[in-house]
Amino acid sequence: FLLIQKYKYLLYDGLLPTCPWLRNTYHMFSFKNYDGLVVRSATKVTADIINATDNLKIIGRAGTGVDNVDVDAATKKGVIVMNTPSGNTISAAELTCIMLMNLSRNVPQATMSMKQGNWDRKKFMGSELFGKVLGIVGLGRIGKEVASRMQSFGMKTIGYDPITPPEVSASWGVEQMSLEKLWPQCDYITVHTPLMPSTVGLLSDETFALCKRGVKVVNCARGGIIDEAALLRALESGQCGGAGLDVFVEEPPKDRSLVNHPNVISCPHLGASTKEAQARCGEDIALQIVDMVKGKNLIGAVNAQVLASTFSQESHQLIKLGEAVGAVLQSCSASPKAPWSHVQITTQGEVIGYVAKALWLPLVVYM
Ligand SMILES: NC(=O)C1=CN([C@@H]2O[C@H](COP(=O)(O)OP(=O)(O)OC[C@H]3O[C@@H](n4cnc5c(N)ncnc54)[C@H](O)[C@@H]3O)[C@@H](O)[C@H]2O)C=CC1
Ligand SMILES: O=C(O)C(=O)COP(=O)(O)O
Repeated sequence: FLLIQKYKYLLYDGLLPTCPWLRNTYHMFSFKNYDGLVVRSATKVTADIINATDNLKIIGRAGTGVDNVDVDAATKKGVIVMNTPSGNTISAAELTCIMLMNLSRNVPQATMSMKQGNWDRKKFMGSELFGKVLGIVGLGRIGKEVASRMQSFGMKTIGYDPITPPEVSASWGVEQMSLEKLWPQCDYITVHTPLMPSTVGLLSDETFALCKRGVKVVNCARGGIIDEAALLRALESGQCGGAGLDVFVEEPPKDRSLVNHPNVISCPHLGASTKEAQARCGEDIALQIVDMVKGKNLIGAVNAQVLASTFSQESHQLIKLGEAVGAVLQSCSASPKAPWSHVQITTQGEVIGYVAKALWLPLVVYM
């Protein structure tokens, strides 16, 4: 796991996020011999990188979103992709709440104005959060934490999630409903889903049109869940009254139209950038990897349960058995008497089903 150390060095010297060429070249030349790789969100672990490795067994994401990792390519190569699902939940939830508060009271804009020597009280008239409706799209770990914090400000929290059962979210004060019902009710909307095909453009021209005029939106999840071009159009028409953005489709964004819009407040993907979250995620990923290597727990694996079971102690024995049978069959098939007409294997013991599975593959391969 030397790479973890090297990687840390490169991350912290500030070179990686700003120099994609160096980042990719570095990967291609140095990956071959490593067993594990640990990344944050800025590093794209592409199929090319994964396929250029010889020994890679695990890609650890010290954080939540794994959209920067080609999980399918990893699965095909038998590489486990693992995240630290809860290490930065509180930090991301807190930043979301800070965005909501700042959208309601224009603190960043007022601060800029003060620094320019102004004293403009009229321009920055705000509105209370108390009594307003907050729509939370994605009621997982972060969505839940955002809900409880904003309830303490007196907001009514409604939401939508295709997996979290309505009775579960109701137990933490979030009434679930379809998105069609949700959009027109919200004064504020915040998204907390992973980035995947079904969540790209959840807020689009069509859905902004269904919202209350002046709705304010927050995206501390992933760039693209709120369609950026549609958001700009909605801000310009007044359909959207303000946006708090921590994430962008392209990071850093080359097109600054959204960032420069007067009703947009933004951060350079700071949701997980707290001392506490970084310590937790760093520690979590290290412990999770050590546990996996020792054949103990497998926590945070996001790809194929099948892959996960490959690393259990029980599977190790069966894989060894499969290899041994394969070796015997290979030597038989190399003998002058081959090909043989049939093979009879006798097994004994309680785990016949598993053993049969371990024997099946070498038989298919060698017969
Ligand atoms: N800005 C930042 O630094 C950070 C951003 N994130 C982002 O936040 C996302 C959410 O994180 P967690 O809450 O920890 O994940 P989670 O997995 O606990 O929750 C995600 C929820 O989204 C729901 N979901 C999936 N598809 C949906 C859809 N079409 N509509 C509505 N809900 C849908 C899932 O059912 C799940 O309940 C991460 O995937 C990551 O991209 C996470 C941490 C820090
Ligand atoms: O955990 C996540 O999903 C994040 O977006 C945080 O990303 P980071 O680790 O700060 O690059």
